[in-house]
Amino acid sequence: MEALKHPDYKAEDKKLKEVKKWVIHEKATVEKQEDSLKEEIKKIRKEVLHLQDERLIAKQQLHQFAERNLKNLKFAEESPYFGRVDFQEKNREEIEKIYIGKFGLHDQREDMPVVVDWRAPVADIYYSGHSKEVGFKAPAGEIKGEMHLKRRYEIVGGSLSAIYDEKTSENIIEDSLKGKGEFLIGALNKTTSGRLKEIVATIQDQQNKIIRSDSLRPLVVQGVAGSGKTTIALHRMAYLIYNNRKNLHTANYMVIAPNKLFLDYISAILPELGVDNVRQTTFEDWAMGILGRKVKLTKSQDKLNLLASKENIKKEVIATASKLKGSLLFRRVIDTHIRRLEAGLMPIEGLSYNGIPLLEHTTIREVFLTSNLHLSLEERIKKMKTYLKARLKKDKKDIKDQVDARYQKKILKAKAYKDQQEIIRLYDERDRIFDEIISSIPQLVDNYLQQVTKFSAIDFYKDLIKEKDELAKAFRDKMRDGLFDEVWQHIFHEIEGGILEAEDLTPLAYLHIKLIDFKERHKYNHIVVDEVQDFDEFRLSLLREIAINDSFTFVGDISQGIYGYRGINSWERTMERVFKDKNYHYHLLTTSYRSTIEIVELSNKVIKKCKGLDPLMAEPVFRHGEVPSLVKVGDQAEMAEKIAERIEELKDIGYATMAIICKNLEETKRAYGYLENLLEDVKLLTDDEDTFINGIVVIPSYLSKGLEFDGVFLWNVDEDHYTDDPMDVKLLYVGITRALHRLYLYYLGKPSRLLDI
Ligand SMILES: Nc1ncnc2c1ncn2[C@@H]1O[C@H](COP(=O)(O)OP(=O)(O)OP(=O)(O)O)[C@@H](O)[C@H]1O
Repeated sequence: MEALKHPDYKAEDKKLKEVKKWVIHEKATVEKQEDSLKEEIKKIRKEVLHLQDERLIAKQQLHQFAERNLKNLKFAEESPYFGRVDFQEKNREEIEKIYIGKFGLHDQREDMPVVVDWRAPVADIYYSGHSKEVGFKAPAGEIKGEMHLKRRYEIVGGSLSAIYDEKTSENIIEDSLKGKGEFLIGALNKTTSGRLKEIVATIQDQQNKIIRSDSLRPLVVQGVAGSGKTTIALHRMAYLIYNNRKNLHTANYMVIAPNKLFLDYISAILPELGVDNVRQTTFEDWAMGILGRKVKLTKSQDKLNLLASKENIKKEVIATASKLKGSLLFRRVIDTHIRRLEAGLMPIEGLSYNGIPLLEHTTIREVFLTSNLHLSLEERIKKMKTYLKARLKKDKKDIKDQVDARYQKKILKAKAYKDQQEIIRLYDERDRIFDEIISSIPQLVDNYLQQVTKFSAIDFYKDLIKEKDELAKAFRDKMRDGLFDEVWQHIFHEIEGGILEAEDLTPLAYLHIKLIDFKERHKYNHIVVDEVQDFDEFRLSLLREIAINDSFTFVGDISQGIYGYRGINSWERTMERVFKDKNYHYHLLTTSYRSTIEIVELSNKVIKKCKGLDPLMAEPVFRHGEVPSLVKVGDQAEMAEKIAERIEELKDIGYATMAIICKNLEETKRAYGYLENLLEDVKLLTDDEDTFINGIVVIPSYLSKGLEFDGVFLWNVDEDHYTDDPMDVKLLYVGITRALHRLYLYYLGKPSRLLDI
C-alpha cells in the first residue's frame, strides 16, 4: 500500500529518519577513518623495505574493510532496510522490532544492531515465518518465539514509498496472496536492466531454505527456467561467505558458469551483495589454470551446431566419443593406467654405492606405494627424495655394517699375512668410503631418482588413447556392434592430429592433478556450478577433488540440457554414481518468476512434447501479459522488417532489453545481416564475446541460456528448424523462456509442429 496511507506511516517515517541520521553520522566517521588510514599507509610505505611488511598488510586490511563499510553505508543512506519483523522470544516480555536490510548496520558505541543483515540467523523468520509461532537456528541453538508482525518496505531515494503488511489476523500471519503478491509482482513487473540482480527483499520461502541449507554436503537444485536458480545459487554463496567471514582470508570460493558472456551477465550480483574475491570462471578456464597453459580447443558450440545439422553421418560417433570421455568408466581406465605407471616408477635396482647396497629396491618401492597417496606422483617423488635422504642418514649404522662387511674378508686376509701396512690401508680405505657415502647421500639419492621417467599429462593421455585393446575391454560391449572401432578411430585421429575438445579437458586436468601437481591452495570451501545439467559425470567427479567437504551448489534444468550427448539425464542416478554413499540436498523449483503467465503456458506446452523427457511444468507467478504472437512472413527480409518495427514499438513503451534468438550460429549471423541495416543499435552476440551487451542483441539459442530480456523475437520457427528431435524442442524451450514480458515468433512456410497447440 502507498506508504502515506498506512496507519503506521508517521512512526515508520520517524524510524527511517532516525536510521538515516545514524547512517550519515557513521558515514562521516568511517570517511575520516578511511582518510587517516590512507595517510598511514602512505607513511608506512615510505618506511618499509618490502610490501609484505606486517604493519603495512594490517593497515591495508583495515583500509579495505573501511572502504567496504563505506560502500555499504552509502547504499544504506538510500535504502537502509527492506523489511521488519516484530519478534518476541519465548518466555520474554519485550517484543523486538527487527529491521532487515541488505547490509547489517551495527552501532559500536551502543553495541546494538541498527539493521540486521539478511543473512543473519534471525532474518530467517522474515523469509520463512508463516505462522505466529516461529523459530530460527542461532549459533547457540534453536530460538523459538512469536512473530507479531511481518512488514515489507519500498524505500526509494531514502524515502518511504510503500509499506506492505503480511498480518492478516491477530493470531495468524500468513503470506496473504495480496500482501506478498503485490510486493513481489511489483518487483517482477520492472523492466530488466540487462543484468541479473540481487533479490534479497523478495526471496521466497523455498528459495530461502535452499540458501540457508547446510554446506557440508552437496546441494542440487532442479528448477524450471526462470525459477531463480542462478540468482539463488549466488545468494547462497553470499550467505555462506557471510557465515564463514571469520575465515575469509583463508577461504576460497568459486562460481563455475557455462561461458564468459554469462559470467559477465551475472558478475554484478556478488559485489552488489557485498562479496568480493569470489573466483567466477568457466570450467574450461579453471581446467586450463590447472594445466598451467592455454590449450586450443574445438568449440562445444561447433559440435552442437554439427550435431544439430542433418547432413552429418558421423553424428553417432562424435556423440559417443564425447560420452566415453565424460564417463566414470573412462576415469577408472585412467586410474588403472596411473596405478600401472606408479607400480613401475621406482628404479628396479636398489640404492647402492659402488656396489655397496644401501637400501633395497623392495623397501623403496613399498614406501613409495604406500605413502602420501593424497599427493600427485611428482609430489610423491619429491617426498621420496626427502625421505630417502633422511632415512639413509638415520641408517648410518646399517651403512657402516655394509661397508665393514665389504672390508671384513680383506682385512682378515691381511691380518693372516700379518701385513700391517695393508691392514692400515684397508682400515683407512674403509673409513674413507664410509665418510664418502655419508657425505654424498644427497647426490646419491638425486641420481637414483633421476632415473625415474618424466611424464606429462598430455603424453600420458596420448599413450592411453593408443591402448585400443584396453579401451575396448572397458567400452566395446557397452556399444552397438562395430561402433567402438569407429569411435576409437575418431578419438585416436583427433588426438594424433593435436585436436582437443572440451571433453578432453577433464581427463587432462585430472591427470595433471594425479600426476604432476595438486596443491592444497587449489581447494575451495564452496563451489557453485550453474547449468550443471550440461556436465558429465567425470567432470563432476573431478570437481570433487577440489571441494572441501563436497561443499557444492549445483543448479540446473534437465529440460534445458542441450548438450544431450554428454549431460545429465537423471539427478538421482548421477548423484548416486558420483557421490556414492554421500547424502545430498535436493530441491525442486517449479515457480517461474521470469515470464508472464502466457509465456510460461506456451513454454510448458512445448517442453511437454520432448520425447524421453518427463518435464516438470512451470507454474507462473500471478502476472499476466500479452499472448505470444506467431507471425507468418514471406521471406527473411520481411521477417527482419517486422521485427524491427516491433522493436521500435516496444522501445517506445519503455522496454530496454530485447533479443532476436536464432537456432544456431549460422542463422544468427544471417539474421544480423538483415537487422543491422534496419536497427541502429543492434549487436551480434557470439561465442567469442566476453562482455554482455545490454540493449538489442541477435544471439544463438544455446548462448542465450541463462539470460533474459524484456522482449524476445524467435527467428524462423518453421517446421524444418524445430522438428520433434529432443534437441530442437529444448532449444525452442530455451528461446521461449528468455522472455520476461513479450514474445514474438516468426516463421516462413509452415510453423513448427511444436507450436501446434
Ligand atoms: N524471489 C524472487 N524475487 C524477485 N525476482 C526473482 C525471484 N526469484 C527469481 N527472480 C527473478 O526471476 C528471473 C529468473 O531468475 P534466474 O535467471 O536466476 O532463473 P534461472 O532458474 O537460473 O533461469 P534459467 O533456467 O533460465 O537460467 C530473474 O529476473 C530473477 O531476478
